[in-house]
Amino acid sequence: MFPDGFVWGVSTSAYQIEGATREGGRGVSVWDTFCATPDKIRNGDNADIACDHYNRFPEDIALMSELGVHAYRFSVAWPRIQPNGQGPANPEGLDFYDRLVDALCEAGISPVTTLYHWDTPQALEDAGGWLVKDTAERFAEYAAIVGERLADRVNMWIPLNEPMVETLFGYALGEYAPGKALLFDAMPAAHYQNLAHGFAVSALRSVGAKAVGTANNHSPVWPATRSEQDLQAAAALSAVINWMYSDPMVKGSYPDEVIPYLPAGFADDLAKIAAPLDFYGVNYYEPQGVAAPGEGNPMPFELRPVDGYPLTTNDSPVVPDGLREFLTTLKARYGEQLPPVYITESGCSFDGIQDQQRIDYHTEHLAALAKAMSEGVDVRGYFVWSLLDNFEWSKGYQPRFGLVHIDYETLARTPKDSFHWYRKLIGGVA
Ligand SMILES: O=C(O)[C@H](O)[C@@H](O)[C@H](O)[C@H](O)CO
Repeated sequence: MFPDGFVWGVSTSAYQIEGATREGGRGVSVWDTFCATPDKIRNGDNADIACDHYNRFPEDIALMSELGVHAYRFSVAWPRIQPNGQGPANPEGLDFYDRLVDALCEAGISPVTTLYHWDTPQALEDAGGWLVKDTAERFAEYAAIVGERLADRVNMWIPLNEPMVETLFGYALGEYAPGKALLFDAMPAAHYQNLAHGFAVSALRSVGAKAVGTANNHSPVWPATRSEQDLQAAAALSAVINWMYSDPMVKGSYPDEVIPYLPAGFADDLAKIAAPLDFYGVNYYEPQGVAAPGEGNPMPFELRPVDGYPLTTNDSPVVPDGLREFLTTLKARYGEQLPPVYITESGCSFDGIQDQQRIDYHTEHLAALAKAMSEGVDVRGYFVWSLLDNFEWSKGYQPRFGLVHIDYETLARTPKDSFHWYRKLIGGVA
């Protein structure tokens, strides 16, 4: 089903697995602050310990060796490198990722590095965070520091993970750190993250990065009916959750629907954002339902559930064909401008070590992926979210996305049935 050279990987992120939040000179991030704020995280959980990957990464690399993955996507914690988001690097922070990357290379696992997965240094957030251009400039410096140190061994770089989620949940709705509920006044955060992406692509190239791409989360948008109003709502929502990030990164322009909300002078930044990419990373989980806004709703759309599909324990509908639908839509929108694609994340939350539902999820999504490839979409790899159960942001530790079970009391790691299924698949015996 998949060509030779197809990359099989797993993904994680720093704040969700590392723990050791007060070790190694790490500074405070917006998520440390958010977790310490009452009623923000289910069960009052926090990631001070998480999977303690910071101290146990050799064990996790041994699990990845057993799994036989070709690549491991992890993120670097900005507050470990620059505790206040600017100035000289924290040597202990750089040393940690140096040791992690060396151990991956020794194990024959290709390092895929995300520079930012939502853990903004609190000091930068206090200065405006992604609502101000200065943060994009600080990000360029941070990218150069990390790139300088690791570019000789890291094969694929991803400046930002899912700027859409950071904008929507962090700045528009306030459900994620930094917890701002600005609705459409959050749009500058989208633009300045896009600009930070462009700056980082150039900074990484200047230190010899081998390949640079994205990890944008995308959802096909399904209107409740074919009425003109619902179709308009669908176009507006898709502009906000999909095209507002891919359009400027791939073709250097913004969809018309969002232009009224962008900061003055945004057009001057478009060429920097559209720095050429080596790959386009897609994080896919589920489609998004939508309808025209009801009476008194100022938004140009109203979110609707996608009914009629099995649900995960995270209340996500399982819709494998949504992946094929979105990839063929992406190809149709950008044609030859679309770089080779990687699925940089896809996964599901189910309980237990006997996790047949997770095996079914990935089996069906891979079938949909193969179909999209047979329809002409150039896909080069698939990264399972996630290697380990981990801290699922405002939902704490309840949702379990891992191929490996974590006992949060003892931190014991236990491969699930899906781990052994994936190992066989990669080994060509599934
Ligand atoms: O896609 C995301 O939201 C993030 O990249 C991950 O950090 C999540 O944990 C995962 O997707 C499960 O929801």
